[in-house]
Amino acid sequence: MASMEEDGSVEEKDNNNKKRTKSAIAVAWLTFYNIAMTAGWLVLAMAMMRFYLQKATHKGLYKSIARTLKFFQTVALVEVGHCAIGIVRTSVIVTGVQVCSRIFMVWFITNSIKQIQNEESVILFLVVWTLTEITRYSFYTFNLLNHLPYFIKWARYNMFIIMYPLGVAGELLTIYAALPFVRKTGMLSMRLPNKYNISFDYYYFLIIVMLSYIPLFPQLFFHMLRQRRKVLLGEIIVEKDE
Ligand SMILES: CCCCCCCCCCCCC[C@@H](O)CC(=O)SCCNC(=O)CCNC(=O)[C@H](O)C(C)(C)COP(=O)(O)OP(=O)(O)OC[C@H]1O[C@@H](n2cnc3c(N)ncnc32)[C@H](O)[C@@H]1OP(=O)(O)O
Repeated sequence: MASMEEDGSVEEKDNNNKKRTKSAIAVAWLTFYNIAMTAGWLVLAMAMMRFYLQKATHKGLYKSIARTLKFFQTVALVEVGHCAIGIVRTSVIVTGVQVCSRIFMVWFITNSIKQIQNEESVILFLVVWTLTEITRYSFYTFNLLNHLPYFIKWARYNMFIIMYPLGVAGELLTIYAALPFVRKTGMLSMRLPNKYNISFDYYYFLIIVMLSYIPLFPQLFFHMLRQRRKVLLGEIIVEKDE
């Protein structure tokens, strides 16, 4: 009996140690990840400011930062993994929609359709994303280090009230500007007849993407409002199981 208890406590200790080791590794990884992402978006912010100060125009700005933007925005896919393995307490679906819509904007709209890269709406969502991500990743970093300045916490849970609608406006206006080029070129579309017997029209797909903002964006926005109430106002929010 005593030995079983002993065995049990050894096993329990071992499990606790494993949990501690796992969470220490998770914390170390997240700290590294968030510092790297803050740095990445700061580099983007500086590159955009330098471009604008030197050239006094937004024309050519997207092209000058495209590689860095594609890299850091694509790396954010890792965040869906963080949620899936449970090292951050966020919904896979909410994070997935947020990250995938951004990746779609970068790769399948702005990067693929050169004619729209100089639209003001591109600059709008770029500036909004950059300010948001610098705040968000520095919030996570300082939070993990247990040294979170109040103004960063305040900015994280207030800025989105303005930034989300502005970002969405930039994204939707950019997709809208892309429509005539997509229709004219038939890019990324498959017309019948073809050997796969499949038809796909990217033009109509983009219209569906634009319409999908109507049900999806409010979910993200209200999720952030709930987070805001929880963190800034200390409300206890009972989370529904996914
Ligand atoms: C294929 C075609 C696809 C087409 C799809 C079309 C869909 C269209 C709808 C989508 C519209 C999106 C528009 C958007 O792109 C526009 C903009 O972004 S504009 C700029 C404004 N944006 C924002 O403010 C972004 C806000 N979003 C986010 O913050 C996140 O992405 C979100 C997942 C929405 C919310 O984050 P989260 O739930 O994580 O909230 P918290 O920050 O409060 O964190 C919760 C807990 O998790 C911990 N956490 C999360 N991540 C980390 C991390 N990296 N490191 C450490 N810890 C992390 C966090 O600390 C919290 O922990 P705890 O509760 O324990 O304190």
